[in-house]
This record gives sequence, C-alpha cells and structure tokens, in this order.
Amino acid sequence: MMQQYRRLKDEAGDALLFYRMGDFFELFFDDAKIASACLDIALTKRGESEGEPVPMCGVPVHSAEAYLARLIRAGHRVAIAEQTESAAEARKARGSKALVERAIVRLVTAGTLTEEHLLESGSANWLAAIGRAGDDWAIAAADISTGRFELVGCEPGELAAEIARLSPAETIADAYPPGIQTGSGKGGFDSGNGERALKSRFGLATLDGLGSPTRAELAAAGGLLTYLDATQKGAGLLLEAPRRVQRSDHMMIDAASRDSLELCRSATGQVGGSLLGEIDRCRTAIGRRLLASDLSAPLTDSWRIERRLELVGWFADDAILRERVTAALKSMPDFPRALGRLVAGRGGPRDLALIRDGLAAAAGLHEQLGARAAPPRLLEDLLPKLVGHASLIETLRLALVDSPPLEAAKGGYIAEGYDAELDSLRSASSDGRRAIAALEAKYRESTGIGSLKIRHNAVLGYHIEVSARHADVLMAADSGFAHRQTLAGVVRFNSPDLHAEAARVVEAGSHAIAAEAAHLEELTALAVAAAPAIAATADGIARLDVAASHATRAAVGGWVRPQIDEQPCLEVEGGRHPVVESALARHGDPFVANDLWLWSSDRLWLITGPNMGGKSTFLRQAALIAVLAQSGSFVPAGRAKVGIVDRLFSRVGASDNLARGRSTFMVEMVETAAILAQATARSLVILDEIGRGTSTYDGLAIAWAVVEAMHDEVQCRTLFATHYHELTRLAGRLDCLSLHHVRAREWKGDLVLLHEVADGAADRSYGIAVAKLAGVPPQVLARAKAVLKRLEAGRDATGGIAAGLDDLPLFAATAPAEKECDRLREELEAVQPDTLSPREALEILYRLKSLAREDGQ
Ligand SMILES: Nc1ncnc2c1ncn2[C@@H]1O[C@H](COP(=O)(O)OP(=O)(O)OP(=O)(O)O)[C@@H](O)[C@H]1O
Repeated sequence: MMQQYRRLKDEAGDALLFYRMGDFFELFFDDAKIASACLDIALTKRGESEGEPVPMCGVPVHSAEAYLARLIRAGHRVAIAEQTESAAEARKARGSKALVERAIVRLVTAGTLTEEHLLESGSANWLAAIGRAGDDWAIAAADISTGRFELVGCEPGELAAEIARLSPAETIADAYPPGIQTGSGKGGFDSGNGERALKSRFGLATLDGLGSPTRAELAAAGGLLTYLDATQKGAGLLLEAPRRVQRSDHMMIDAASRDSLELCRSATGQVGGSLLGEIDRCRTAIGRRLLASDLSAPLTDSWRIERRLELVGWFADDAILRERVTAALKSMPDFPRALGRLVAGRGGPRDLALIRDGLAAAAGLHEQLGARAAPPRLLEDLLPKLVGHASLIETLRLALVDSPPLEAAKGGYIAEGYDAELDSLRSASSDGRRAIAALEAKYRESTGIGSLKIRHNAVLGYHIEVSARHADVLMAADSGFAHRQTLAGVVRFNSPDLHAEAARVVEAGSHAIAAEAAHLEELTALAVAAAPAIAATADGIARLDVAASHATRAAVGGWVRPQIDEQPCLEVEGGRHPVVESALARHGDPFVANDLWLWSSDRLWLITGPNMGGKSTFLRQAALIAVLAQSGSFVPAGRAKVGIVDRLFSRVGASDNLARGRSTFMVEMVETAAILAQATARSLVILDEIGRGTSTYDGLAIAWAVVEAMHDEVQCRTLFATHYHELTRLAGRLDCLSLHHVRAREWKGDLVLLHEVADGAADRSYGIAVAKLAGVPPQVLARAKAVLKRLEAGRDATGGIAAGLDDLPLFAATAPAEKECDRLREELEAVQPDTLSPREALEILYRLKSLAREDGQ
C-alpha cells in the first residue's frame, strides 16, 4: 500500500493527497501534518515507515467538500485518489490479499472549481495563465464554472493591472512576470502547444475565427489548457471559444488604485462598504458576477457605454416594468454554474432542474419584454438570447419532478408518466411494500402480538421485530419464522413470505434506480449539447439584471444618466460619494454635494483645507463617478459630463503596505513613479497628500515636482489634495492649475467643517482645531498653539520653507534636456559596427565618453 501511496504522491507533486480508503480520505506524512493543522482535526499514527510511525489524518468522504473548501481557501491544492475498483473486484482479479487499485481522478485547485459550496456566488472564479513570447506578454483566463474564456495581450507594465482586474482565484505561469505572484503551471506555455490545444479543443482548422491570437496569447492559452487537462483528468470542461479582449477596451486601473478606491472590496476585504456593495441591487448571482466584472473593467468605447446607459434609462423611466422584471429575476437560479457541474460530470438531478427553471424564467422575461414598443438597442440584441430552448425546457419539465434531490444515488427524480417501464418498476416496488405492510398485519393477527413490526435496515434488509418478552412465540420451531438477531430488548426474525416480497421490492427498486440513472445521462447530454446557447441566455439575463439594478439604485438615490464625451473633461454638478453618503445617512447626517469642473484649460485642481474637511472624499467621488459612468451606470450627481478616461490612478500618500516589505514612503514613491510613467493625456489621476511620508522639506519638494510634472508633462485631468500650502504658489505659474479648498469655520472657538468645495486656497490649516475635535488634552493643545505661534513668527521673518521657490525656473527648464541624450544617440546611430576596425571602435568609444562627460556638467 505504501508503494502505491508513494507513486500517487509523486504524481500529486506539491498537492496534498486525499487517499481514498473505504468511507474516508486519508492523508499521510507531511500532508497529514499540514491538513490536521489547517482543518483542526486529530493527527494520528498508522504503521511504520523506515522505523518511524507514519502520521495520518482523515476526513469522511460524505463531508469531504467542506474540508476541501477550507484547504483550498488556505491556498493548498488537493489531489483526489479514488478507488478505481471495489475490494471484491480486486480479490477476484488478484487474489484474497490484493490491494485495491487507486488513481488520481482530479486535482482540486482554487482556479478549477465547479462545486457550488466551494465557489463564491457573487464573483467569477478565474484561473489566469500568464504567457510570454519575446517581449510580449498575455493572459489567458478561464472560469470553468461558467465557461468564460478570455485572451488579453498586454504590455509588461499593464500586466499587473490586468491581473488586478480579473482578481483570479489562481494564477499560473512558467516565466516570472514582473511584480506578480503566481503558482507554477504544468508546462505547455508555448505558442505551438497553445495553437494545437485551441484547435483540437474547439475543432478548428485555423485560428482566424478567434481573431488570430498573438504568439504570447497562444503561449498563455497553451499553459492554461495544459493545466486544465492536468487537473481535470479527462472530465468534461465547460469552456466557450476564447474571446480576445483588447487591453484598451477598458479603463486601466491598477491594483493600488482599486484598493484605494475600494471598488469591489472595502479596505477590510469585504464587499460591504465597497462601491460594488453600495450599488448592487441585482437579483441573481449571474447578474452580481457581471456587475463586479463591469465595475472592474469600465469601458472606453462611448458607443458601448451609451447602449448600456440607454437600457438603464429605459428601466429607470418605467418603475412598473422595472418592478416586474426585478420580481421575475428574483426566482432565477444560478443555471450557468449548474451547467458547469453537469459538463464536468459532477452535476446531479437538481442541476438539471435549475437549468429547466432558469431557461423557463428567461423565456417568461422574453415574453414580458418582447411585447414592448421601441426597445433600446441593447435589449434588441439581448432578447433573442433569452429563447430557443423550448424543446429542452419541455423535455426537462416532463422528465423531472418539481424539486429533484441533489444526488442521483437514491433515485426519485424522474417524474411519473415519463417512462412507462420505470413507472411499472416503481409500482412493482410499491406493490411489494404494500404486500409487506399486509404481511405485518397478518403476522400481528396470527401471532397475537400487537406490537410486532416489519422494519428495514441496511444490514438485515426487511425483517420482523418483536420485543424480547414476545420472542418465544416466534422462536418456536414450527412458527414459520427464522431467528436472525437478538439485541437488548428486541429480537429479529425473517420469514419465507417476507423474504420473497423483499426480494421483489429490492429488485424492482434497483432496476428503477438504474432506469433513472440512464435518463439522467440522456438528459445531461441534452443540456451539455445546448451549452453554448444556455451560456448565451445566462449572459442576456445577467445584462438585464445589471441594468435593472442600476436603474433601481438610481431611483433610490436620485442619480442621473451621465453624458459621455470624447473630450478630456469631467464636469459634475452636485456630485456625491455614494458610499460615504450612505454611511452618513445611516446616522441621519446629510452629505454635502459638490461641483467639479475639469477641462483642458483647467485640468489640475489643487485642493487644500483642514483635516477631516472632505478632501479625500471629494477626490474619490470624482474617480467613482468616472468608473460608474463608463461601466454603464447612472451616477450620484445632479448632472455629469464624463470625458472618457483611459487609465485611472488613485494614490493616497503614506498608505501602509508593510506586508509587501516596503516602507510607507517607498511605496508612495514607487506608485507615483508608476503614474508618471503610465498616465496619458486621457487619464484621470487623483493624488491625495503625496509627499507627506517624509521630512517636510523633502515632501514639499517631491509634491511640488510631481504637480509640475503632471501639469507640464502628463497633462491629464488631475486632482491633488495637499496640506502643503506652499504649493498654492504654483497657481501663478501653471496655466491649467487652479486652487480650491474645502471650507471650514471657527465658531465660538470650535471648528465647524462645512465639507463644501470652494474656489481659492484655504486660509489656514486648522490642524490644532481638528486635534481639539479629536479630544487631544487641553494642555497638549495649549502647548501646540505656543509652538505654532513661534513657527509662524519664524516663517514670517524668513519667508517660510518655500521662500526660495519664487524664482525657481519652470519644470520644463530643469527637466533633463532631451538634446543631451540626442547627441549621444545621434553619434551612436551613425556608427556602423561591421565596418569598423578595432582602433576606430576604440576611438568612437572615447568620443562618446567625452560627450557624456560634457553633457553631464
Ligand atoms: N461632502 C461631504 N458631506 C458630508 N460629510 C462629508 C463630506 N465629505 C466628507 N465628509 C465627512 O468627513 C469625513 C472626513 O472626510 P475626508 O477623509 O474626505 O477628509 P480629508 O479632508 O481628506 O481629511 P484628512 O486631510 O485628514 O485626510 C468623512 O469620513 C465624512 O464623514
């Protein structure tokens, strides 16, 4: 057994091996130690290996799913080794001491799950594979619980942002992509393998129909499909043909910006408190997953955005229709995931019923919506997807009982009237049961024992049971009963009549179960054959649900349809931060709406004002409004015009990221560098107190240089909140920068924060007043005031820390003159290495060195 175990363990590699022994999955050696710690189950010992006791632990097969879920969540992979023959078969084939054959039937990993209990209903479960061809990178991502499959080519710098968009359950690669943690795949990351695998999986002669994927995309697809084959071990796989996603089709938002804006998860990692949690009014899990995916990838194509907005507007304008559709969606099951399980061979009768009910509800929605005049364009495209399943629905309706059991093992899911033969087997079995009931009555009468019962259990089957004190009558040699078992208090018997009836019941029952299983197979095949059309119906339902959700949220919050523009503008009247507004409303506090006007000639707003004044809130609300608008939602404002944003960056100064092993300030600078390198003129950048994580002088200097670079070089829409009042001097020098502040007032010695954004710089910073609000003790406040007075006197005398900045040349004048570089480059370009003698080469090298030295001075 140990040999067999070791062979399977070698095959499982770094995955924990669940080794099937009867009703348990057992784990041995280090696997047992890891699993027992993670699952909090007892670690025992079994036998010896090399003189040492073998550590072991186990989980019952019937509850293995729950344990699997915990191991997967803790980041493990699990290989399932099943018995591939029964003990009797092994004995028959190889003698009485034969070992039962076992094989790994599946490798369970976070990215390859299909089981309902192992998946989160509201989010996609992506497996992402990162591939590379030369300098090109790409991601192939598949969610086999619903069949989605994407190929995305990206620049190396965009890779991390794309992975953040997908938020995969598992990422694999064989190269080391910059800054991304991945697990190792199972090989196959080359374009030749990718091409072969795609062609064979989708039965294609050429890949032109898939939009001719790039070599990097093929390499990624190769790694992905190889991994899926290795983990699924020949089980079916729900996978649509891959959709090629252009990176530029959606707004690029990197991981740090997603975190700081709390788009799909709040700072605590929950959906509640995030933008997604705030706007989600979806009625179906399918819709909820699409909403999360929409918010993660706002569109950049105004035509597609408008189509989504039009559908939301249609629902927003008609409350009655919206209510009706919402009510219809409420009963919609998660049928695409049911399909995923059926395709993988892990489905049951209930999954078929979910498909039946989902498709029937979709057809009902089609009827409701199809009758409407002048539907929006997107709806016209969606409606045909909702129907076309009439015969499948009808077959499933006739074949299945209303609510079939999860498991097929005990039967009872095929409806009466579907199969006459099955019906007669069932009636034979129920006739038998009736006959057994009649026997019970007969025996009571003939023996005179009123408490005699005919019972059934797994060991004895049907048997007669009487209490010990009545047993003598049945024990008599000529009683016609045969003794089977004596327990404390009861004695059990058999009889020839009972035996005959029981055999009838059992035989008919097992034939009936076999007949049901055959039907289950046929019906599953029917559903699997319709998989692409069923997945399309699910997509249609999801889009309807999301649109209705947006309309509902808009109606509740008084949100408006944004105007989408190609110009780089962001004009918001009466804008609100949806999450902060809701949080305040829970305490009965009002949110103060604010305006924002960014356009090409006034594209950088520098915002000052007291702590707690609402600067961060104002910045984030601008970013959230852009995200909402471009993902096709109405926005929390009185009016909004959103110029398409290609990349969104949000940085909060000095945010802690010690987990990644970098100091706070280092993180801030790395992220600021990324913005300066990646933002384009169509981007939106919000910078919140950049530079505060270091000394005042350094911080101010960095903030100053960053503002100048955003203004002169990047030239994109930028909101910059700061406590460095000195920066306001930049307003006089930078044409497209304007000053704004959040208002506050002191009233009877107390600070009143108005949360209103007004033009101009703040008059002072109110830091000590905020400290008072926060409950800092009076003696500390008094001392701080005295220190402040001294500092201010010093500043007035010397002109303050920014005194020397007024005659600082403009950013462009100090930026590295490209010309210097160019001279070197020109020289280099003129060199023709193949024609040079060694001596000439050396001379050129000297000349280049001296040129570099001259320019450096
Ligand atoms: N427009 C608003 N209307 C009502 N309350 C608001 C508004 N904006 C912010 N607030 C409230 O003020 C609190 C502080 O806001 P925020 O964090 O945006 O301030 P800040 O100016 O960035 O502060 P700091 O400079 O200390 O980071 C919020 O949690 C919210 O409760």
